[in-house]
Amino acid sequence: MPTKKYFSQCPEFPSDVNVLNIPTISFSRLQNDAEHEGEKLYNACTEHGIFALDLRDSEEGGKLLKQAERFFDIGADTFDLGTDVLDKYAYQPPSLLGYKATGKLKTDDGKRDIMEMYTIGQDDILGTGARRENPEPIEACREDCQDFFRQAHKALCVVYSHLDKKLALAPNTLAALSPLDKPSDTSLRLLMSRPQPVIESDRVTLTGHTDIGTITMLFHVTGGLQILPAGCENISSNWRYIRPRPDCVVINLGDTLVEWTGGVLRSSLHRVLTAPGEQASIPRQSLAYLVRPDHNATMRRLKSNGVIPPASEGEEEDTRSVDDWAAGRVKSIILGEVKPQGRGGRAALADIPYSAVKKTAGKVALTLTRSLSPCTVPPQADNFLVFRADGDGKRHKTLIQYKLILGRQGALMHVLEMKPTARESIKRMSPQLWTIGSSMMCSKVKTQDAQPLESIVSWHEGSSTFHLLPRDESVLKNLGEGDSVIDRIHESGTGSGVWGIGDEFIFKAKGWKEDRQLEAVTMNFVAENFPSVPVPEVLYSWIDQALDRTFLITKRVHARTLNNAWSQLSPAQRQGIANEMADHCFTITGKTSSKLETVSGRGVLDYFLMGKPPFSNPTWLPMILGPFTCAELRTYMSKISDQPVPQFGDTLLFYHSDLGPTNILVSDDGNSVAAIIDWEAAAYYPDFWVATRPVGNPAYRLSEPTVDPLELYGWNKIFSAALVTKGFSCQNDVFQKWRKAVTGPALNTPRE
Ligand SMILES: O=C(O)CCC(=O)C(=O)O
Ligand SMILES: [Fe+2]
Repeated sequence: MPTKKYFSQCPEFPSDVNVLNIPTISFSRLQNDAEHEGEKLYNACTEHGIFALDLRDSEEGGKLLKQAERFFDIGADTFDLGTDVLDKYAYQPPSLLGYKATGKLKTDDGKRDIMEMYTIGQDDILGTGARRENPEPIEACREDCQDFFRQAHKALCVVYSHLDKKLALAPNTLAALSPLDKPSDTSLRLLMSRPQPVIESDRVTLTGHTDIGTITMLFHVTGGLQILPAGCENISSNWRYIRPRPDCVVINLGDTLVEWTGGVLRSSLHRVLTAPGEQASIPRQSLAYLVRPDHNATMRRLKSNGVIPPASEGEEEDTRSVDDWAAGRVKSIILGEVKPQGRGGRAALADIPYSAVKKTAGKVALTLTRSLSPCTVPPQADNFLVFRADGDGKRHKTLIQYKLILGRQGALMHVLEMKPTARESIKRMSPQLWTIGSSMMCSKVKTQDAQPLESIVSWHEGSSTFHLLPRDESVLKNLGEGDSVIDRIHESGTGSGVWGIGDEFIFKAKGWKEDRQLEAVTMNFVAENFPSVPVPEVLYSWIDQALDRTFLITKRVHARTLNNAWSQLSPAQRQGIANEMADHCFTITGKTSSKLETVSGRGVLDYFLMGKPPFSNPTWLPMILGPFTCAELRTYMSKISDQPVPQFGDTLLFYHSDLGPTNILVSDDGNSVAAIIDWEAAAYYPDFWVATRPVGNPAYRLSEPTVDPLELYGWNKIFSAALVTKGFSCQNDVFQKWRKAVTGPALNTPRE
């Protein structure tokens, strides 16, 4: 973006449009090799793929700005020649060199572009390729053109050297891939979009795209450039303007750099809209220096010392020449085969900083900035748990569930976490006040005091009364951040959290989606139909639409989990619990259905009966299966595995299906089941599943440190045996063979 002089000729960029503040990197500091600036540059390249390079305080930077200004004038003179003259220099696709009139390119909204372009080839100007004939205003300034290419290249070499360092590449790697003295498709593009007779502020003048080459320098004065921030869905409301700033140039990384770095660096999806506000009434000019690599370069990943992940096993290296690759990309863009999207980088879909990522024999090792130890995960298995320090880094160790999204070439693209995490859903704001998700709060008052009118539910505890109330910002105003740790009694990864507010009620937060069963409805169904089955009483439950999660308040059962009690129970007591649990299972299978479904007719949550879920279903929002008739379930199960499906009858049985030792509470004397909790997966399941599911399933494993390591599967064994004694068939061998051969990702449909 040129100097202030050019900005003074243009109406102000409006203050009421959505802008994205991209990082600003100081060119002079980069020139002085400032370590911190290099770090900022690298972060901008991995997280955004776009940044502003501030050219002030640098002699070289100042020169470049002046030359760019010169090209705004050359551009104005060139486009003033008019279409008739310029069409003589028309571009010959797929090359973009020469003149492109408006309307030649489709825009995202199905209309046509309104951007004139004149693209000058570096080979033409520097003599590394055939000379071309250009319109007079350009021909008259060949020397200026040469100066510009040289100066721009020189400036980018400063950027390249910092990137070489950060990517652990040999010195001069990136500069040598785009040298000035070798032929390439590098070009300087003059762009012009004239004010429209009828101004449509949301008209796309240049369609959304990522640049194909390595790096682009973009000078603009008038607004209109927009980017889709990393991780955002490509819908109109998500796009953000980049505000042009004097003395700065926008640097945009292209897809070649993404490929070369195996997705470590990012390219940003950008487009141009009618200039905002009053700026729409003047012609919009911009200048893009688009760097492409030397024709001899290939798309092979660059060899770095640990930063760029090598292609994973079985993954084919792209060894095409840069030209073949670019031609292929242009073709697929024309054919509409690629969805325009930003690519690579550690796009912050949720802001999970990680400081290092390394791929070793089939695993991804990454160090999350706030994690307590590095973790290693298989690149395909997307969900994993990691210990992380909470808040101040000391107080609390928490287990967070992450999901890795790997790119086409196996590079790490995103690390996701539910946002805000379920474990932050409830916060103590003061000893008398809690916020519950985005819409509710809970207050504790003295019973004799006046009761709030808007109380949704309330309960007494000693001389106090607790009220669940709609959230009221005026009460929360000066209370600060709140504390989600203090009352939390359990969390299962990122996916859910459980808090005790007061002594008698438990609050549970859990991820939710439209098609999900509400656990409260299932629990009420059990309480109504099977009074002998101990299920905690539901006080209240709601869906927090803004956060996509559910809240459930239940009466607290004061008892230990079977997991905690296990080592103090005698073998006879353990057997007694297994028998009683088998009895309860037998009781609830009294309710049946002809379908695999929940009690409300929705799909069921059982990871072990379905194909590997797609990336879009992390564990905190798992994929649901069905509803399926028995025949559909059989078809589905035989589609996702080539091994025989276990036998099952046409009547499906109501079953809890998650009866691990942390979901069973035992009485203080150890002789009976005090409560069965966590009913979210309870639904109608095939009969073989009742006794088969507990065998060897890790969710049924004991985890108390005091449990003898040889006995970790003790509960699995006695519980499945007790179910077999009750008459349920166990088909573990058939099931395990079927399960091992399951493929994915699976569609939730029996047909394909
Ligand atoms: O004119 C602009 O601001 C953007 C131009 C651009 O993205 C391009 O030429 O690739
Ligand atoms: Fe572009």
